[in-house]
Amino acid sequence: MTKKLNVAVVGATGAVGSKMMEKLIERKFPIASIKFLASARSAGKQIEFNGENYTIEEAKPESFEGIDLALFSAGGAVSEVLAPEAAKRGAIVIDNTSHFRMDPEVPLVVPEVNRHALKTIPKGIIANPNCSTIQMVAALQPIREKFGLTKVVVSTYQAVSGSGVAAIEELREQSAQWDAGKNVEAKVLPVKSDKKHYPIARNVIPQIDKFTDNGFTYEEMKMINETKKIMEAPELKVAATCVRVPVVSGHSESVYIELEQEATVQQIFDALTDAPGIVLQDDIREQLYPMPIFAENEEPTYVGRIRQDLDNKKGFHLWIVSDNLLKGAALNSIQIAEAMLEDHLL
Ligand SMILES: NC(=O)C1=CN([C@@H]2O[C@H](COP(=O)(O)OP(=O)(O)OC[C@H]3O[C@@H](n4cnc5c(N)ncnc54)[C@H](OP(=O)(O)O)[C@@H]3O)[C@@H](O)[C@H]2O)C=CC1
Ligand SMILES: N[C@@H](CC(=O)OP(=O)(O)O)C(=O)O
Repeated sequence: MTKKLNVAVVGATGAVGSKMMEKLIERKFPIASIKFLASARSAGKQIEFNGENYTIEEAKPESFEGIDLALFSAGGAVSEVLAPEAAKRGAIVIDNTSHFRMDPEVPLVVPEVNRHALKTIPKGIIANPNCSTIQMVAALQPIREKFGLTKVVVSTYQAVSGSGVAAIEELREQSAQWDAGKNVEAKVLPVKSDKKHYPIARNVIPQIDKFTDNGFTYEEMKMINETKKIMEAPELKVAATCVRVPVVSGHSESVYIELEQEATVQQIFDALTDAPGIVLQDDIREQLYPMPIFAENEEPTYVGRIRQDLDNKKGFHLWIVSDNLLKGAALNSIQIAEAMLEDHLL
């Protein structure tokens, strides 16, 4: 019989937290008890889970007494303080924020790619990778296993839900303001704490997260560094340009890769057919290719528009789409916990 766990969801009122709850129910995760934690602002409010009402509690160190599994998605500052407190009390933490991802003592896991990394968890904390990175490495791994991989150049088209409930609301409000001929107000994107904001309705914004000193944004650097860590390939060449688009959910990516060996388009198709978590949607005669409108609320990562580069036989172009709040966040976290249960690590 599968062991049942005492679970805490931290950030339960957020965009990722609410998907976490949906997936725990849908996937029949073995739960002995569950509690929902958020900020003091939400403490005392009711939240429904699987037909029952629960009272949201403020997340504090003592909230984690007796917890086996703590699923964190309440921002890096909360994880920095409370994830070690949860781990100290014996919980396994799966953290959705970027705070611990590059810590060499914290595994950064996409189960289809590096499940083996779950065998060593020195700090009791596992990091869930960046949303755009998860879907990209999940799609590239089956190709890499057959033909090797030397270079990745990605441009993203990221949905507003990646920036939380406030950004989803902002897109809705701005769209209504446009339709009503009113002034469009921008308060959240590209980065809430920055002094300058731009509308996302009827726009695309080539900035996700703040800029680093090298001219790339933190989101772009996360894609570069996390891809190398998950694939255990420090020598892999990776470049990224991350762009916000007016889509509610579903990140899309145009990806150019270079392989170690020559391959044909048919061989790339074959590598992706039946790959775990991947659905090939590629038939240009039928205008079949992945789009976020069809990926929203779906678990797979969709791949299409596969083409051989016109100048390089080892070069291929792909279009990759997945629901950023599912495979990019909540689903991958729960798949990590499921893998640990299967391997008797939890
Ligand atoms: N792996 C990935 O790719 C992704 C990771 N994330 C990570 O998850 C985090 C949450 O994202 P998202 O759900 O989109 O954000 P939202 O803004 O939608 O939700 C934030 C959540 O954090 C809670 N929270 C905020 N401050 C505190 C606090 N001091 N103590 C406890 N809880 C707090 C909020 O509670 P309240 O309602 O009470 O304010 C809310 O539940 C992000 O910061 C990001 O780090 C997000 C998307 C994808
Ligand atoms: N930055 C991503 C979502 C996110 O929170 O990513 P991260 O967990 O890497 O900060 C987006 O806006 O689409």
